[in-house]
Amino acid sequence: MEITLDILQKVIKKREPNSHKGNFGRVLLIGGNINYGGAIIMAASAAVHTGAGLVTVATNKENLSSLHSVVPEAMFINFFDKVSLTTAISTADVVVVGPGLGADNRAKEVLEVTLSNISDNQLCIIDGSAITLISENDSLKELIANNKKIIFTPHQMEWQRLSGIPIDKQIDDINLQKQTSLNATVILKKHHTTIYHQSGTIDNLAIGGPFMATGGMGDILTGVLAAFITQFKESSLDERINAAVYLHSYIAENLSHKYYVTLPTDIIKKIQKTMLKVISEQK
Ligand SMILES: NC(=O)C1=CN([C@@H]2O[C@H](COP(=O)(O)OP(=O)(O)OC[C@H]3O[C@@H](n4cnc5c(N)ncnc54)[C@H](OP(=O)(O)O)[C@@H]3O)[C@@H](O)[C@H]2O)[C@@H](O)CC1
Ligand SMILES: Nc1ncnc2c1ncn2[C@@H]1O[C@H](COP(=O)(O)OP(=O)(O)O)[C@@H](O)[C@H]1O
Ligand SMILES: [Mg+2]
Repeated sequence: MEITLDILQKVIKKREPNSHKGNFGRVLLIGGNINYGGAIIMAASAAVHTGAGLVTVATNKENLSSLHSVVPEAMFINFFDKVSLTTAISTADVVVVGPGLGADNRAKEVLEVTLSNISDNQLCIIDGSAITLISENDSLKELIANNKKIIFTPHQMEWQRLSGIPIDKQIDDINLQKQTSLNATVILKKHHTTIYHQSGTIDNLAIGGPFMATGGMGDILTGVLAAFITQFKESSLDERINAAVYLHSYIAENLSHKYYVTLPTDIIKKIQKTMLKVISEQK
């Protein structure tokens, strides 16, 4: 089904007066090597601006000062420190892994530690380099084979790598077969993104456009997704995913009336206001 604006009204809820940060979720984001620090910083910033209660970033320590100058709300751990990483994983409500992680051997090790320590009931969003690494290593695929709460967020080339389906053959019937065998949700990002939910439902996004084609645009989606998933538990997981995917492109589309390109960081700046507007229109 096509996702429509009313999904935001349905999912985004006014906060209870006596709630605290613990009610809005612990999000752990793992990624950002020395070349791609921006990816994990933007993802973390998006999660914070979308309302995640506690955000921790596991990244290369080279990224620490930049992280704190952009988003001091986020906590830091060195992703090569296995003890800190496994402890952080055990206390997270949602784990995001992959934005800017890179695909070298050390990145693979970080991913191995991550996937080995995610419990089968823990929700994990797998993006970017982590998708590429999993595509290349069956041993990594096996680590998540029993987890029913995996969300992959590939662009079309990443989906080609993971599924073996060439981009020009990526139609619903074929994608669905592969997604079912992965036993995961697949958010196939493209012009008019398609979401193959783990529940079996397929949903489509009819908004967004080429003004979104800037590096980092998918990275921020992971943060928005994580924050929706940890916060709005009155809605089903499918609804929370749809709302996050919709909000990301909805803000971009609104910005596109004024700007030629819509930068990921510009979208982040609009998230809080847009969510408040949704709440203020509720009866
Ligand atoms: N600021 C930062 O730190 C940033 C860090 N980033 C991080 O970098 C890591 C690598 O991610 P990546 O997406 O940049 O590279 P990769 O996985 O090799 O895919 C690109 C290849 O696929 C092809 N392609 C075909 N269809 C496509 C489609 N629909 N959408 C996109 N590509 C498509 C494409 O074709 P071409 O452009 O050559 O025509 C090219 O051959 C990852 O961890 C990510 O998080 C980025 O987010 C950028 C900002
Ligand atoms: N032409 C387009 N139409 C609609 N959405 C687009 C278009 N180009 C890019 N996007 C959106 O931008 C994001 C790009 O994700 P991704 O390729 O993972 O970016 P990055 O890894 O650089 O952060 C996706 O959400 C995708 O749907
Ligand atoms: Mg990406």
